[in-house]
Amino acid sequence: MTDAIENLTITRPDDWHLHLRDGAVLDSVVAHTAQQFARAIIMPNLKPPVTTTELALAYRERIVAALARAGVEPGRFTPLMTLYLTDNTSADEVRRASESGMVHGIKLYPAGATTNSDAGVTDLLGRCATALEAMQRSGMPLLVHGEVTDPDVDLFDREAVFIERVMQPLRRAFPELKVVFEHLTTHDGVQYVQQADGPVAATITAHHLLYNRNALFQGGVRPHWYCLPVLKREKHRQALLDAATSGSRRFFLGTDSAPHPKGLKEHACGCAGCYTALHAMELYASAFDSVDKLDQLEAFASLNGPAFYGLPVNPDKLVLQRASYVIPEELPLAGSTVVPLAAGESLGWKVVTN
Ligand SMILES: NC(=O)N[C@@H](CC(=O)O)C(=O)O
Ligand SMILES: [Zn+2]
Ligand SMILES: [Zn+2]
Repeated sequence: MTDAIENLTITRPDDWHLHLRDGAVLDSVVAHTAQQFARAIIMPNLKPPVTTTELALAYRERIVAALARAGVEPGRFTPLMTLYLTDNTSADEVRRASESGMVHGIKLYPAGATTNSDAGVTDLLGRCATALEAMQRSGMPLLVHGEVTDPDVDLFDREAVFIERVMQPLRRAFPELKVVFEHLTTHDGVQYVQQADGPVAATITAHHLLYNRNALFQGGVRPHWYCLPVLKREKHRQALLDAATSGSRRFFLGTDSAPHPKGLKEHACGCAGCYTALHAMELYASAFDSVDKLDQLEAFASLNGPAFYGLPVNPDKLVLQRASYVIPEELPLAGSTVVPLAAGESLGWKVVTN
């Protein structure tokens, strides 16, 4: 609901794709997400990866303890856990995950595609058919990092080629499997998700809605804009913004906020990942406002995700205000620092009550 478009009150949103990390880093970042979001899908790409329900439940306990240390009141934020799919994930493990009530998805990382993906899948249909069958049967969603890793495929084409080589055969073999195409970045991906038969949805990050690949090279190499899948051309950004603001229930919010220490981003071989947990809703509101679609923000941020995952909508609200918000230059991260996306820049929206 817009009130002279100066204030925007929406159902409290959820983040359907988030990296919280572990140990001391977890302590530094968890409160940022809890300030804006009621729930988040917690990515399992730790070292070692979260491959079993037992590991996921133990990780959940560490997140709950970190929330308490950060002063977040109990019940205010719920972590929705995921497992990391491997070549060896069994049907029994899928059943345990499903019966736990705490695990809400199983994540496909093609081996070598992104940060901490070395233990990922080498051949999805060849090695994971039993697990996929069990997931389809129990309604457990497959969350997909949708890029091929073939070094002969151009970095900017890896999502489009993934659709042909992996997504289409996967969905022919398992048409009722729930699939979330995570951090969608291309026009091709948008078309695929819009037209697919069956239970297919996608998350979209704030950075892919706001920036095209020029941001990576503005005045020099800008490592804090580097993430995977990498930012694409302007026509892809526009397709994503059209999809996110279209009212289609297949697209929902997933920040992919992924903290890396400043020194590992500003590095000869810098890590992939943008930190947006601090200012996620300010970034998304700015993106929606840029095309005069603030009226669609609530569906994207707060309604479509719960509908896909079969969870209730949050009972409380979040209020945003049209006001200048300057993004901090850096934030503490476990004895180091993290540089938030677009550090030092100002945005036109600010979260006021949470
Ligand atoms: N998006 C990224 O660039 N990085 C993520 C991994 C991922 O989501 O692919 C990370 O864990 O750092
Ligand atoms: Zn990913
Ligand atoms: Zn991610």
